[in-house]
Parts: sequence; C-alpha cells; structure tokens
Amino acid sequence: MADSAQTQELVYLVTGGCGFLGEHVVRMLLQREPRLRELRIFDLHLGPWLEELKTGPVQVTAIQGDVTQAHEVAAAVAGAHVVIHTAGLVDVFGKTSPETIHEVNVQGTQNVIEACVQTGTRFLIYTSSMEVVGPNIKGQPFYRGNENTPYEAVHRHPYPCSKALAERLVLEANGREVLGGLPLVTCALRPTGIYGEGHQIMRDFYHQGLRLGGRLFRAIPASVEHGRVYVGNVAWMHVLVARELEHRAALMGGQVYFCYDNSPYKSYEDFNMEFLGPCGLRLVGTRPLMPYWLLVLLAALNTLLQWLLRPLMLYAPLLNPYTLAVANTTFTVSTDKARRHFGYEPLFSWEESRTRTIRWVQTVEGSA
Ligand SMILES: NC(=O)c1ccc[n+]([C@@H]2O[C@H](COP(=O)([O-])OP(=O)(O)OC[C@H]3O[C@@H](n4cnc5c(N)ncnc54)[C@H](O)[C@@H]3O)[C@@H](O)[C@H]2O)c1
Ligand SMILES: C[C@@H](CO)CCC[C@@H](C)[C@H]1CC[C@H]2[C@@H]3[C@H](O)C=C4C[C@@H](O)CC[C@]4(C)[C@H]3CC[C@]12C
Repeated sequence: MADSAQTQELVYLVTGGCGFLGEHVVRMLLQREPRLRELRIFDLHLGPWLEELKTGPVQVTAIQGDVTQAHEVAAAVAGAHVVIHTAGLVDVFGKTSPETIHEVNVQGTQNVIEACVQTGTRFLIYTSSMEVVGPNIKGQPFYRGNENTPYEAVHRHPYPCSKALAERLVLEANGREVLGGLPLVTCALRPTGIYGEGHQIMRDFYHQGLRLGGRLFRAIPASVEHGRVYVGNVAWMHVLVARELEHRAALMGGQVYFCYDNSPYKSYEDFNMEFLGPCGLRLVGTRPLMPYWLLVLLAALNTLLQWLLRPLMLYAPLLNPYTLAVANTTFTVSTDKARRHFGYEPLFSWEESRTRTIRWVQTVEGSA
C-alpha cells in the first residue's frame, strides 16, 4: 500500500456497502479518506442513492454481486488495497434458513479471504458482532466487559454461530501470504447493537408504537443494560482501522475490537425511547407489564406459529426465544482498546448521535 499511499491512489472495496452500516461506511470513506482513488461497492442489492456519489472526485464503482459466488468476489477484490467486509445476513427472526445464513456469513467470508490471497490484497477488515461473545445460551450477564473479559461464549442460534465462525476464519487468515509474497493483515470489529439513521428495527418499533396509539409497553426490566453504539461511530472506526492497519500491522493484525462510543448504558427499550420519545411515543410502565414466564410462553408460541405457518406464509415477529434472551440479558462493553491501538475517539458525541437519530425517525414514513 505504501506506493499507492504516496500517490494518493488507494482502491477500497466495501462489501455490503448498500446495507444500514455499509452505506455509512461508504459515505464516511468519501468524506474522510482523502487518499481514495476508487471506491468499489459490492452488494446483492444496489441502492439508487449510489448514483449521487458518482459525480464526486472519487471513482465510485457499484458492483452487484453475491459473496457466496467466489468468482464474483474475486473479480471485485482484484486490484483493491483494502477490503471492508460488512456484507452479511442479519437474521435473528427466522426469516432465512440456517443453511443460507451459514452460506452467506461463513462461506461468503471465506470467499473474501481467498480472493484477497489470490489477488494480492493485503488489508481486510471484518464487521463481526458482539454476538460472537454473547449473550450466551445460559443468559449470563456481561457487565461492561472488554476484549479480555472471560465469558463462556456458547451459542446455538445460526446468526451468532455464523458470526463466530466467520470471525475465526478472518483472524486465522492474518499472516497468510498473498499474491506477491506479502502477508495478509486482518482484524475484526465487534459492534454492539447499532442504532442511527436507517436502522430497520427502530423503524419497526416506531411503526408498532404508532399502531398502538402512540404507546409501547415495557416488557424488559429497566435494570437490564444493553450495549448500543451509533452507526456513524461504527463507520468511523472502520475507516480508522483501514487507515492504520498498514502502519500498525504488528499490533493490530489478528486483533478484535469492540465498537463503542459514549452512548449511555440503558435497557433496550429505554434506550429506544431516547429517540422515539421525542417523536411522540410513550413507554408505558415503570416495570414490565407482563410476568417474564408469560413472555417466554409467547415467544415459544411465536416459534410454533412460525413453524406451522411456514408452508403458507412467513411469520417472523420481533419476539422469539432468542430475541427475548438477548433483550433480557445484560450485555455492555467498557473498553479503550481501539483508542490505545489506533487512536480511536468517537466522531459523534452522544448528543449529536441522538439528535441525528431523532431527526431521521421524524422523517420515517407515518410519523406522528
Ligand atoms: N445491525 C446491528 O446492530 C449489527 C451489530 C453488530 C454487527 N453487525 C454486522 O454488521 C454488518 C452489517 O449489518 P447491517 O445491520 O448493516 O445489515 P444490513 O442487512 O442492513 O446490511 C447487510 C448488507 O449485506 C448485503 N448482503 C446480504 N447478503 C449478501 C450476499 N450474499 N452478497 C452480497 N451482499 C449481501 C445486503 O444486501 C445488505 O446491503 C453485518 O455483518 C452484521 O452482522 C450489525
Ligand atoms: C422483547 C421485546 C420487547 O419489546 C424486545 C425485543 C428486542 C429485540 C428484537 C432486539 C433486542 C436486542 C437486539 C439485538 C442486539 O441489539 C444486537 C444484535 C447484534 C447484531 O449483530 C445483529 C442484531 C442484534 C442481534 C439485535 C437484533 C434485535 C434484538 C434481539
């Protein structure tokens, strides 16, 4: 990368560049990486917003492709200096089969690694997830932990299983020789629950609240802390890692970093109310309105209904045994590893992240 850096001629590839996080990474790179010559955006579904980016000084190349197709990935990676691999199937609601989740998240990641090795790309950043660590199937709390906090990371659900396997592949690939003889340098970023402009689940909760007459009903105790991070800061961390990976390869190669910022520690529902409240919704109840055993029963019933209805329709509600367990288990991080290793500081303060998210919710169709 050294030659290219001197002539400001870097080529980046962002897989999943049209997703919620991917779009923020793409826009952040265009704003904050002055050495970019070409930005390739690889996604199964290309967004119309890409067109507006094509008029700027950086060559923006949109590539419609599938990470499960090794030849499509190799063609997109060839000639790129850095790959940011955010593409993935984020499904904890049973919309997709476990086999498909594995194929996209694990085989897709393996394809990206092999493409780097075959074509000589040296720097690979993988968007992993906090789910690689937990919450685990025992529902044990992870309270303000860091990358070294001991925790029994045992999963059964296809999504965390696939993210854990893919992350391992990426970390094990660190140091592999790529075409040209130099070593591959990889690292993995583990966001907690991301929020911000474009967050589909926030949109779903907002619409649900509107349907219920401007109310949401508390289901989870306020004392259960859930880690959240603003999408702009997650994107910024990706951009910084990409920038620093070459110069700090010995320190950063093969490492994992939680993505964090100054968003407050709160329960999932109370945190969402930071945005939905100013948009006219109210969270009813200071304590859960239903006993926990009833929620467990409803979640199990939803699983049964999903299975029974599968031949006729896709029934995929927000509540299932897995999402209930995640929402009901404290999982928060407190770390400075990214600051120590590559000088990360959140780009957006909590106040700014909140304001931007509220403004976005207000523009969502059907606003109160
Ligand atoms: N949303 C979160 O809270 C969160 C938290 C931690 C980690 N992550 C990780 O961040 C990444 C991005 O998540 P997101 O929330 O933006 O999800 P998203 O669904 O909005 O974006 C994923 C993108 O990947 C693309 N994609 C899916 N399958 C593909 C395939 N076969 N080939 C090419 N592209 C494909 C999708 O079209 C989409 O644009 C994922 O890897 C996810 O595991 C998300
Ligand atoms: C019991 C309901 C009462 O209101 C609330 C259900 C909320 C759940 C749908 C969400 C609670 C926690 C979320 C997950 C978490 O933020 C982290 C994630 C990691 C990421 O890699 C993918 C998304 C997710 C699993 C996220 C999904 C939605 C929740 C389970």
